[in-house]
Amino acid sequence: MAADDPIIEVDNVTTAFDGHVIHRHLNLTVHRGEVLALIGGSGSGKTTLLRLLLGLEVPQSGTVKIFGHPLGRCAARDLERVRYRWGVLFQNGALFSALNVFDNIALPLRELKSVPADVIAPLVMLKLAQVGLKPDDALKRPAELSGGMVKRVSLARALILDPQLLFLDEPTAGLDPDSAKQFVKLLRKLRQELGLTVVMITHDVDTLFAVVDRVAVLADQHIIACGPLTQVARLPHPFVRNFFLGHLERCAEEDVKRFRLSLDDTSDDGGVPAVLREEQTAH
Ligand SMILES: Nc1ncnc2c1ncn2[C@@H]1O[C@H](COP(=O)(O)OP(=O)(O)OP(=O)(O)O)[C@@H](O)[C@H]1O
Repeated sequence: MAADDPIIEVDNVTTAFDGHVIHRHLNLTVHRGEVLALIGGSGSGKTTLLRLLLGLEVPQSGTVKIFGHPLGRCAARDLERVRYRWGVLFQNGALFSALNVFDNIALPLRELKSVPADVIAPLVMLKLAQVGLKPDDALKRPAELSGGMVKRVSLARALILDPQLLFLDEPTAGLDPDSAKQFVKLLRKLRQELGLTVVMITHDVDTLFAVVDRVAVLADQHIIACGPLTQVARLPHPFVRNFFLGHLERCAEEDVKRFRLSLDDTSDDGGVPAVLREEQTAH
C-alpha cells in the first residue's frame, strides 16, 4: 500500500434492512492522517455506515476497503490483522463494569497475546497518562468514574495497540460543556502526537470547529457532500442549514483557525495533569 493511498474506500455501497434501503450507491474516501466527521440526521444511517467500516455489517452491494483490504472478501486471518490496526471508541464507552480501569485498558493486549506479561503494566500506565488520567485511577471501577473519565479510559483502550486508525462514535455525547471541551483538546493533542487517521460521528458543532479536517454529510441515502467545514456549512441543504444554524458567522477560515489556536493554549493541556506534563517535557 503506497503512503498516499486512501485508508478507507467505500465504493458504491448499498445497504438495506428487510428491503428498507439505508444507503444507496454511497461513496466515501478517507485519507491518511485526516480527521473526518460524519454528520447526518437521526436515522440517516451514520451508525450503520460505521458498522460497515468495522466489518460488523455487510452491504448488499459495493465494497468497503480498509488499508486496501476489501472487508467481507478477505480471509478471516487477514481481517483479524486489519482489525488490530484500528481502535474504536463507542458512544457509551463500552467498558466492562466488573473490570477496573487497568484491566479494561489491558484487555486488547491480553486478548492478542502479542506482548510479554511484564510489558503490559508499563504500556497501560503510559496510555493512562497519555489520556490525562492519574496512576491512581487505574484501580477504579467504571462506576466510580465521571463521564469524561469513562471516555478517556475507553480512548486509552482504543489506543492500547497503537492503531493507525481511530473510530469515534459521538465522542462528546453525554459530557458537560467543559468536559467536552477538554476531551476535544485531548483529541487534538493525540492526533498531533500520534499522526492518527480519525473517523468520527458527531452532532457537536464545537467538535467540528475544534478538530475536524473534512465533514461528510450523510443525507438522502448517500454522502451529499464531503469537504472542509467552511465549505460544507454553506450548503443549501435543509439538514445542513439546520445543523449549522447560528454558527455560520464562525465559519470563515480565519475564525476557525483562531478558535483552534485558542484551544492550543498551553495553560491547559487537554486535561493532562501538570505532573505528567512536567515529566513529559523532562525527557
Ligand atoms: N440491524 C438493523 N435491522 C433493521 N434496521 C436497522 C438495523 N440497524 C439500523 N436499522 C435502521 O437503519 C436506519 C439507520 O439507522 P442508524 O442507526 O444507522 O442511523 P443513525 O444516523 O446512526 O441515527 P442516530 O443519529 O439516531 O443514531 C434506521 O431506520 C434504523 O432503524
